[in-house]
Amino acid sequence: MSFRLQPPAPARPNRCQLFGPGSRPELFAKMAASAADVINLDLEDSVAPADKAQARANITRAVSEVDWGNKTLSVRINGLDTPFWYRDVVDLLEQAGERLDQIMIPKVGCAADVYAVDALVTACEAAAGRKKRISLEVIIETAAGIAHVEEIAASSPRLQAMSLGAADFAASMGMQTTGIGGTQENYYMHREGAKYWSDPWHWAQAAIVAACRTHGVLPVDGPFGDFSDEEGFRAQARRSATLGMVGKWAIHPKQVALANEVFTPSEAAVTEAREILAAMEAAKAAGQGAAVYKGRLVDIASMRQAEVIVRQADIISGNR
Ligand SMILES: CCC(=O)SCCNC(=O)CCNC(=O)[C@H](O)C(C)(C)COP(=O)(O)OP(=O)(O)OC[C@H]1O[C@@H](n2cnc3c(N)ncnc32)[C@H](O)[C@@H]1OP(=O)(O)O
Ligand SMILES: O=CC(=O)O
Ligand SMILES: [Mg+2]
Repeated sequence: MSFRLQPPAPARPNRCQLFGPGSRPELFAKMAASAADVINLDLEDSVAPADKAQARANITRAVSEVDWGNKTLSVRINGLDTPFWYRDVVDLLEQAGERLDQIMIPKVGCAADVYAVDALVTACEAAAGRKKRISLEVIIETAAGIAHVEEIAASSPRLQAMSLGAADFAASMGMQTTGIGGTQENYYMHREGAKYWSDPWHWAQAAIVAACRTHGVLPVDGPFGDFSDEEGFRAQARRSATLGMVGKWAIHPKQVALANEVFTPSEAAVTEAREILAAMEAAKAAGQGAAVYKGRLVDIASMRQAEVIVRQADIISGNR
């Protein structure tokens, strides 16, 4: 390990973030009753400009009127290039109740974007005498965002999570697709008459995971637009989980169970992780740093790998 230690990400479940437009208040109670760990009430791209003020009022009211249980309650504000974002922050912090946990900043392009929101949140919190410190989450969904991903991950002690927003990311990068996440028809290798599809989101996800893990932030996979394609969602989510992401957005209630399934370590994985830890404890007691488990090498690095799975399972079961 470097002299600079890797800080742990917040110990809270974040397997699924369920989104709903702030302009559809009839969905709020359904979102609250879902099995998502995080709720994102949206003021940004799912709300038409003419509906922004009403959506803000709907959300402000719903923060205290709806029973959100033990979910993380987040509101996505509008981007810093719009005339809406400061009013989103001010109204939320002055008028919404203490139940609000988090604000999501879309289209973050540099650390200063987070600084600006942090400064406004800090001033509003103090002026309104709010007791709970609001946390922040960001979406990496522009060329600038991915180019500055590490400084963004390091930008504020309030920052808890960072998502990849595949739709805006594709647009900003000039990618030739209207698909939101998942397999892209034209992104393949060709060999001897056969096509082998590759993953155009992989490099951005890996950059986000590395930046997040360096600075103790939760890395999250964003939307998968085709909510009728369950296997496509599962495959995308499994790749994200394998890369180190902790969860994925749901843009339709159908996707919540799928995300929870993929981002909850299976019983078999947890049992194996605990057995590796036990095998290594036995090896250490015998003065050895390496052992054989099910015919394969395990050593002290294997303990760290196993601890990732056990920690994730403990966070989800509420043991941490
Ligand atoms: C892509 C870039 C991004 O920024 S993604 C994040 C922003 N987008 C969003 O927030 C969109 C979220 N999703 C939605 O608005 C809706 O789910 C869309 C996709 C429009 C579909 O709505 P609708 O036609 O009503 O769906 P449906 O008839 O299949 O609904 C079945 C039952 O589920 C409900 N439902 C619908 N959406 C939600 C939701 N987000 N959260 C909770 N519940 C939801 C519907 O009301 C319907 O319920 P019921 O069975 O009638 O009781
Ligand atoms: O905001 C999300 C996206 O995919 O764009
Ligand atoms: Mg977006």
